[in-house]
Amino acid sequence: MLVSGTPYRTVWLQEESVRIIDQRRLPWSFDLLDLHTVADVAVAIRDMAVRGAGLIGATAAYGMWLAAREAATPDQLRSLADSLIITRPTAVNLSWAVNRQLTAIQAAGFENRVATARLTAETIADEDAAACAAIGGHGLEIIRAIASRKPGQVVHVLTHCNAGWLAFVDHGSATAPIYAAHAAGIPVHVWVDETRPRNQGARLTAWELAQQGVPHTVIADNTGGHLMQHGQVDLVITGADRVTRSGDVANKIGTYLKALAAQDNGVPFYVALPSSTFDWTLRDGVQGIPIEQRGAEEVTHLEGIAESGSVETLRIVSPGSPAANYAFDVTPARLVTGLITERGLCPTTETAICALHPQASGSIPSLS
Ligand SMILES: CSC[C@H]1O[C@H](OP(=O)(O)O)[C@H](O)[C@@H]1O
Repeated sequence: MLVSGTPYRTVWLQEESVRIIDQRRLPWSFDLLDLHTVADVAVAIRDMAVRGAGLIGATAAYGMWLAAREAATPDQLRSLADSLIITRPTAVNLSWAVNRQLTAIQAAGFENRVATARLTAETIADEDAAACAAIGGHGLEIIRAIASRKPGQVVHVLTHCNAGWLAFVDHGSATAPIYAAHAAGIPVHVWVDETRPRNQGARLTAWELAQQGVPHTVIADNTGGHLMQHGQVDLVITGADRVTRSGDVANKIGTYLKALAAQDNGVPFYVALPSSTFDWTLRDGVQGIPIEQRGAEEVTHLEGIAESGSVETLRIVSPGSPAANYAFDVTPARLVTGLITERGLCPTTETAICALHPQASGSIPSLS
């Protein structure tokens, strides 16, 4: 995607290190950060310098190239892999990417670990970008169909959090159909949920859409239901951090409430994901998907930029009041109109999902 006219991916190899865009600094400044060690990569994922399911998977894959260089034995490699996997528990792309690296290295032989890990990381990144581009093409057809029913009028899409190109290697999942529609000349406008507590919508999605010239409006998180009641939302598209084989969707906290409001108002609710976000071992997402809890300070404090240009952090919660910070929730499959993956569109039934994704076979869960 373009940043001030220059094409960027969100993670790449730079000589002996892994280079990322430091998302903790956006939109105030666009800074690149070099990660030299596996520990650097773990900190970048935990502190959300990189975030979003696809991107933390790809960054961990590059982290495994660093791990292959640091490890002298298979046990050390396994231990470094574990140090990456434990950084964030909900997005399954992280463990998927690390385990894919371990499998590839085991197959190639430990002595070939560095070259194998490098090739596998580049492959994972390329596949992530290609999957998101394909998601854009499939999702475009949904937007095109809505546009054809209201000729000459703007199609209003609501999205939550940031499932844009910053959350992947390129293109994004939820935003890919929007970018494709915009490029195809379909008039689109995006309602951007601010997405408390970390404000990924206000800070990242709005910045992204502005960079690409897509009309958008940032709204407080509780606004979506009102807009839907008044015919101001044609469809909702969100990303996902983990989707079960029966279509339950873990995504940023607040997604479930948007899905409830969408169903009550007859608004289509789509979830866009690459197939690396499926957890084929799970059916029941509410019971089975681990929900990350992060520090209370993300709720009690807000970061912003003062008129003077200095970035400042302010406390917004009364001192002495405890705060809880659940980072994700699970939207049951019954509330999701359909999934948009790189393989196409499908309804949220286990039969339809598994028919479209042959990799589901062989991972049948014995329980739940
Ligand atoms: C599809 S990845 C985007 C996804 O990631 C976000 O979480 P976080 O910013 O905490 O990594 C959120 O769930 C988005 O939908």
